[in-house]
Amino acid sequence: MKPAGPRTLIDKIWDTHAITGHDEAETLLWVDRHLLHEGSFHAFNQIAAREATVAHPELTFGIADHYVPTRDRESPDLDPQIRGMIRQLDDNTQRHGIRQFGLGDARQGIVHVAIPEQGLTLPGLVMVCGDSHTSTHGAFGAYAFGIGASEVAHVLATQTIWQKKPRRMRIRVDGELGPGVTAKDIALTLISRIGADGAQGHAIEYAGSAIRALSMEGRMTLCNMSIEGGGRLGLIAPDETTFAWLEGRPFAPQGAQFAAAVEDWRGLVSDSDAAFDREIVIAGAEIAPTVTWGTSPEHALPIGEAVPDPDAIADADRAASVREALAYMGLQPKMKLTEIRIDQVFIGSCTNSRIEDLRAAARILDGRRAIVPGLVSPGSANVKRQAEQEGLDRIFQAAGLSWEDSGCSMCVGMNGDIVPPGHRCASTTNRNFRGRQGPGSRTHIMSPAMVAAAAVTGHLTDMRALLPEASR
Ligand SMILES: CC(C)[C@H](C(=O)O)[C@@H](O)C(=O)O
Ligand code: SF4
Repeated sequence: MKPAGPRTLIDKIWDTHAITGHDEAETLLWVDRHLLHEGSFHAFNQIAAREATVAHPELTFGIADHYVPTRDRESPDLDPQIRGMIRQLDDNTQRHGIRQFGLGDARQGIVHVAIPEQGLTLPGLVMVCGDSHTSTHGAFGAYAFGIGASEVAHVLATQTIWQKKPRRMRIRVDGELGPGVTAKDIALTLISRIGADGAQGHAIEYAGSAIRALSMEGRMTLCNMSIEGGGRLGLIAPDETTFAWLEGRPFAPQGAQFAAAVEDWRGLVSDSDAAFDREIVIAGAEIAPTVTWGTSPEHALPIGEAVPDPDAIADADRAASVREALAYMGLQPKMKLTEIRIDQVFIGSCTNSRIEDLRAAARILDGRRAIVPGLVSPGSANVKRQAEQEGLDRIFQAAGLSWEDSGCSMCVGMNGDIVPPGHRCASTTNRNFRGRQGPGSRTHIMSPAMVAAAAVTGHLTDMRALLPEASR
C-alpha cells in the first residue's frame, strides 16, 4: 500500500515491506536477508524446542566471525569452547540447509564486511542480524538493523519481524572534508555533538555533498556507527558510487537484470519535500581528525584539543561521569590529547577493516616503524588477499605490526585477542566501553590513519603531520 504524500527513503522501504499492522503500534515486516553469526545458537535452540523449521533458508546466510581465531586457525590446540561456538554454527546452518561462509571459506570475514562484498547487501532490502552493527548495510540504501536472540528465532521461523516504526532523522554533512578527515571522524564528531543516545528511536538518513563524496567503504563506516549515536539504523540513498561497487558481485543481479535493478534503485531517494522528524546539519570543513578520550563514543574530541576538566563542568551529573571516565582511563584533566601515550594498536573490526582503511593506515606506516606492538586483522579473507596483492601486508610487517586473519578479534576479545588490564590501545573499532577489549582495557577509538600515526609515535597524534607534504 502506498500512502499519499511525499515520503522519505525510510518510509518507502518500510511501505514495500509492511505486511500488516499499524504505524502507531507494531508492523510486521518482510525480511529479505537474515544474517547469522555464532551468537545465533540461542535462536536455533529456541526453534528446536518448538520443533519449528527455518522458513526461508535461501534468504538466510551464516558466517563465523565473533569467535574465530586470527592466527593458527587449523591448530589442534584451539580453545575447545571457541571451537564449540564455531562448530555449533556449522551444525545449525547445515541442518537447516542454510548457506554458510565458515572458518575455512574463502569468503569468510566479519559479517558486515564479507556479506556486502558478496553482493548480498542491495538497495531497498530489509536486512536483519542478531548484531547491533547491522546498520552498516544501510550504506547501500538497505533498511538494516540489529535484532535480539528471540527475534532471530522469529525471523528464522517466519522470515518476518514485528517493528515499531522509528522516527526519521536526517543528518546532512555539506561541503568538503579536509585532508585526512574520514567517515570515522564524521561519525565521532556527530556522536560527540548529539550524545550516545542522541538518535534514540530514530532511523537516520545521511545526506549532503560530503556524504555523496564518500566511497562505499566510508559509507559503511558511518552507517556502522549510527548505533553508537543511539540510532535504530542509518542509511544512505544509493547512487552511482553504490551501483559501480555492486556490479559484478557474485550474488548481485547480473547483466540485463543488473541494469533493470539499477533503474528501480534510482527511485530509492527521499522525495524532495518529504518531512523528517529531526534534522541536523554539519559543515564538513569543521570536522577534524577525532579521537575518544573516555568510555563512551560520545567522549570524542578533535585531536588538537585537551582532555576535559570535570571541575569546569557546571552540570554535577555530567562532571561526575567525566571524572569516572578519566579515572578509568588513567588520564589527567586538561592534558593534551596528543600527550596520551599508548601501549598497543589494533586495526580491524566491522567499522574500519576494509581495503581502503588498510591503505590509509599503510600510507602512514610506509617506511616507518611502530614503537608499540599491534595487530592488523583485515575484515575478510577477500580484503586480506587484496591487501597482500597490493603489498600492504609487507608494509604492516615491516613496521612491526602483526598481520593476521579476519574476524571480530580485538574489537570485542571473544576469540582471545585482548588488551591486558590497564593497557591503552589506539583502535579503529567502534566501542570504547569499559573493558570492551578485555577486562581493565582502555580504548581510544579513531580512524585507521590516526591509529597508524599513534603506532609510530607511541602517543595520540595528528596524522596530518605525517602525511606527505603535497597532500596536507
Ligand atoms: C556479540 C554481538 C551480539 C555484539 C553486538 O550486538 O553488537 C557485538 O558484535 C558488539 O559489537 O558488541
Ligand atoms: S567487529 Fe566488533 S563491532 Fe563489529 S560485529 Fe564484531 S564485535 Fe561487533
